[in-house]
Amino acid sequence: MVDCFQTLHTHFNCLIYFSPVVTQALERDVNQANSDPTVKAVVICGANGKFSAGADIRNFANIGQSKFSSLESVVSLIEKSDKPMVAAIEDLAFGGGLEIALGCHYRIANMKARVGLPEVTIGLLPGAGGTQRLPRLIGVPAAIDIITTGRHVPATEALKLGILDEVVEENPIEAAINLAQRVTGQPLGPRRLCLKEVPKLPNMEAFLDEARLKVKKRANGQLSPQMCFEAVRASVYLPFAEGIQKEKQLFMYLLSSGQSKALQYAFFAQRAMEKWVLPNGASWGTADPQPVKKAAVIGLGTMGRGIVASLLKAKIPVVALEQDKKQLEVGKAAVMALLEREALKMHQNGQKPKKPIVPHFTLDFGALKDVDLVIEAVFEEIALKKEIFHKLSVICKPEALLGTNTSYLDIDEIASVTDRPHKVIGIHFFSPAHIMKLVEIIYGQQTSPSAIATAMSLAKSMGKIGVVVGNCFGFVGNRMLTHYYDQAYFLIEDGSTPEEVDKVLQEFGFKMGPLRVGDLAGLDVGWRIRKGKGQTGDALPPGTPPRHRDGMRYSPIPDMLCEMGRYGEKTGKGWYLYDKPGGKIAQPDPWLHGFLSDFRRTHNITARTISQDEILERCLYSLANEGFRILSDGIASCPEAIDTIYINGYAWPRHTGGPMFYTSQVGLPKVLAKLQEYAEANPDIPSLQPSPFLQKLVALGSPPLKEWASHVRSQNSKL
Ligand SMILES: CCCCCCCCCCCCC[C@H](O)CC(=O)SCCNC(=O)CCNC(=O)[C@H](O)C(C)(C)COP(=O)(O)OP(=O)(O)OC[C@H]1O[C@@H](n2cnc3c(N)ncnc32)[C@H](O)[C@@H]1OP(=O)(O)O
Ligand SMILES: NC(=O)c1ccc[n+]([C@@H]2O[C@H](COP(=O)([O-])OP(=O)(O)OC[C@H]3O[C@@H](n4cnc5c(N)ncnc54)[C@H](O)[C@@H]3O)[C@@H](O)[C@H]2O)c1
Repeated sequence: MVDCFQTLHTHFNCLIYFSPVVTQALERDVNQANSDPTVKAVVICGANGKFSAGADIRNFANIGQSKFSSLESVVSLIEKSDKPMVAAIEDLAFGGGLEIALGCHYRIANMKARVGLPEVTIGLLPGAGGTQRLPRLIGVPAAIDIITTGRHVPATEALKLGILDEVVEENPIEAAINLAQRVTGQPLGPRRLCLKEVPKLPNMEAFLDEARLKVKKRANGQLSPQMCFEAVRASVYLPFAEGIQKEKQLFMYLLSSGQSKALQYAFFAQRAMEKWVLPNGASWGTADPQPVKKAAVIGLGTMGRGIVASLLKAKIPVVALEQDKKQLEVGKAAVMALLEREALKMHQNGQKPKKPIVPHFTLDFGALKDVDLVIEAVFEEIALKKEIFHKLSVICKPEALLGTNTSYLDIDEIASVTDRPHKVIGIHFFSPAHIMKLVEIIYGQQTSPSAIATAMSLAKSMGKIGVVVGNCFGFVGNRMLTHYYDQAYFLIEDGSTPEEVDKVLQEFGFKMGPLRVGDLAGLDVGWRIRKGKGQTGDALPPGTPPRHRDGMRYSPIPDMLCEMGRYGEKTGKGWYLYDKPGGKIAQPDPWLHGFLSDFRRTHNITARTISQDEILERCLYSLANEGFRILSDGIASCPEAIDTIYINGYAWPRHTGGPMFYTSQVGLPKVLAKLQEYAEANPDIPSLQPSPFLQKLVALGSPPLKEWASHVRSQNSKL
């Protein structure tokens, strides 16, 4: 019986991406099956246990010359076939892969499969008929949700929505062959999505108007969600063939936009981080990760509690330690609340919450004697961290890895008090630690490659993106951020309002501007760090000029706000006024505006009107300028590392590719010229002086970003 079925999988290889070759082969095989009278039905499946991840993203740069445009015609060829076509989806069907499946008359998947149209996340829209077929299959609201978010839909949900016809425990190919046998001879017309009407809604017009606004708001300046919406909307008002034309037109518009280039760059940059290599050549090839069967977290404050939740998510049992009974109770309640919230979220998403492993809460350092890894997250004070690491080196077994979540402090200094500096490493999470994807993995002078491999593999098992970086004050992310914030403060001193600065950065694509983020994180956090550095507070030598430190411009305004108890959201006042302490509704604060006027008067600053361009350029170029210094110092191995850090740790708008990619798109000569201009106007702000490496790149004719790292290497090898 199977003889009269044809199973097409020859050209669908593992994690297959459609290239013109695959598309042509599929077309050829479908044509062959159509014309062979012995073939009664066709099952389309992938090889090696995967259906398809969609089009090969690396091919998009050459789409003009490629045969990509034929993918929709192959989908259409499949759909028009007189023989039942069944998609047997193993594990995943994304993008063009799902579009092929939508062209089939039936779709079957295994239980652990996921399907989706993630094109929106790489700045595109489904370009092989997905925006026209999916709404016909599952209705407009569900199609808008799936296409504008690009989310991965689990098989059970896809079955409920009607994307899949059947879900089987194990082998969907066998089930697909059975199904093909059952349906042979039945009419195929009703199964062809191109012939179906889009299901009507009583209030379609109003629904679409509201949905457009929601998509636009969520998009934050990203074009692809909005174009995805427009393409789905076209399915409601246009006949199928015209809808397909509209989809193509919008696809080409997105493809030629800088945003899709940036988003595809970000996709590959993130994946490149897994393949870390140190300047001395150490890498996965030379280092094995140690198993982490049990971990400990010290300090259950803002960060510690999220780190505990992240470890538990990776199914690692955790000892959670605090300094006193009261803090332990507070930390325990917070961790348990986090775990409950996570379980509730899973439940709401239709996933079965797993039975959580409950941490072992303790005050006793002795409970750490058998852990494989410790992550310390106590206050940002070097003396305290050193005291704890000394204790750990006495208590923990010799092979245990000792990690610190410090934001700025010197890994080598912390390692120096232990008996195992090669096992000391920075594991820097971002707040909220159970949500944010980024972990900076910081190696000190003596950190072993195996410790790096262990931390990287831990990051992956927690579902996070590890980026290996060198050791310096603030590492990569926070070192660059200091300059961004300095510019925001200086602009406010010079005449801008917090609202103006935030608006410009929000329009650029950040969800919140720097001042609003400062209020959210707590202005006291930076205040404590500046006090620690002796820039403010009791340690400040008498006679220090209020607006300069070590001959460089310094803004005392954030310190003054803290001295007045204005810590931001938590106290109800900061750069903005809030509805209540802990409130989220931010209003411009007339008191603060008055305070700024008084400050300028006291310090003889004549307020000037500052253009939006100046606000944007000074904030972003000064941050990227430090990125060039970081590259030149070898703290980040490549610009992709910096961009991955910024996108995933600091909510930098992904559709601009990250600070280094953005700078490359603006044009290095322009960035250099602007920095020179601002540096001349502000001689007491040395961070505006263009970095020598940026100057070198411009002198070299602004080579493409992917070549920058090799210019650093050649520069350093000549030293
Ligand atoms: C003249 C012009 C005519 C005009 C006509 C215009 C019409 C144009 C018609 C165009 C047709 C469009 C068809 C379609 O709509 C478009 C698409 O399909 S776009 C692609 C959509 N798919 C995706 O976005 C999926 C992206 N991938 C993932 O999300 C994940 O990789 C995964 C599939 C969920 C797997 O995740 P993991 O298991 O974690 O694995 P990794 O992510 O680490 O990936 C492993 C490895 O694979 C590489 N990779 C993954 N997907 C792709 C891909 N789609 N293309 C290329 N490479 C891919 C990834 O980079 C890793 O490799 P490494 O980087 O480590 O070497
Ligand atoms: N808050 C952030 O946004 C953020 C982001 C990344 C990294 N970090 C870093 O993480 C670390 C912790 O920051 P946080 O914001 O969670 O601080 P936090 O003040 O919220 O929490 C610190 C916790 O450590 C506990 N603690 C102090 N001394 C201790 C000891 N001897 N033994 C056990 N517990 C002790 C405190 O009781 C407190 O609960 C710092 O190094 C900080 O720089 C913070």
